[in-house]
Amino acid sequence: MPFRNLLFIHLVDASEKYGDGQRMLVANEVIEKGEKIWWCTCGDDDEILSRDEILTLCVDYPHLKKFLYWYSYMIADDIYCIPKTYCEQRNNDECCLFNHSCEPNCGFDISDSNNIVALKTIQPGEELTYDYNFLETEPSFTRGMQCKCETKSCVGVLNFDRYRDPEFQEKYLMYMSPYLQQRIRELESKWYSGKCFTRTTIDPKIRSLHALERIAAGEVVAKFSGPIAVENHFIQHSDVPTCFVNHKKEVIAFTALPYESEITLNYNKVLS
Ligand SMILES: C[S@@+](CC[C@H](N)C(=O)[O-])C[C@H]1O[C@@H](n2cnc3c(N)ncnc32)[C@H](O)[C@@H]1O
Repeated sequence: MPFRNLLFIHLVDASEKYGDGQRMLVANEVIEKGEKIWWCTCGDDDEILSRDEILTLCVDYPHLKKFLYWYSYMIADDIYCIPKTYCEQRNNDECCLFNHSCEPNCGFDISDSNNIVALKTIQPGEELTYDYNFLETEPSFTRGMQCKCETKSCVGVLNFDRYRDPEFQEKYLMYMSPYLQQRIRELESKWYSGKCFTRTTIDPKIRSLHALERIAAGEVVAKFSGPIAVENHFIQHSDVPTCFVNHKKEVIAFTALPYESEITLNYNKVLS
């Protein structure tokens, strides 16, 4: 299907709905279900950073924090894109301007994720939204956002764990980004709790697992599906580990683990 002439989509003030400085994209005429609405170019034109690099930028340049939190998006675990023009706090593609809704009318095109498509017929005056759960997982910089989508299905606070819900997967898998589709596939083989995130290490092929929020003593943080070996998961070895493995191959926290603590195992002492 051809692309919609972008004159038929308007960017309007949305401060009343979302707060100061907020805008939204609105359809100016009927957009049919399945129609391609937007071709995003940002992938080619973005800076690629890790979570830690973005957090460091926010500390070093506090005036950029809002921009980085609003417009960063995930393309893989611990890989975030931000517009190259971030120093000027300027976007280079208006696809960053879609707001989130828990009843979205747009999503990503499964055959080409650079396309944003209508997932239902959209009437003139309707806001164009997608569900940020199509793009982000738990370590999203938007995690904790109080949603103001005003729909019946609104989940309230966004935790970015909806991709784990089989009903959500069934309804929306085909509208999710390649990263989210990949994460869903990985839930089978490399499961870890939504209270954890992976971090890239000095060796880009190796990742480590950390607490995204406080984890209680005795909580399951991850699970092995195959042999319990360091190369089969993101959990690194330590002689003084924070976790142990039970007979169900679940990784359990020894004690309460604060935010950022590393999930580690002593592989010399685990059951195999
Ligand atoms: C990618 S920006 C979306 C465009 C933004 N409204 C603008 O004017 O540039 C994401 C930010 O928009 C706001 N936002 C988007 N959807 C929202 C929602 N459903 N409820 C509350 N705020 C929302 C939040 O501040 C969020 O961090």
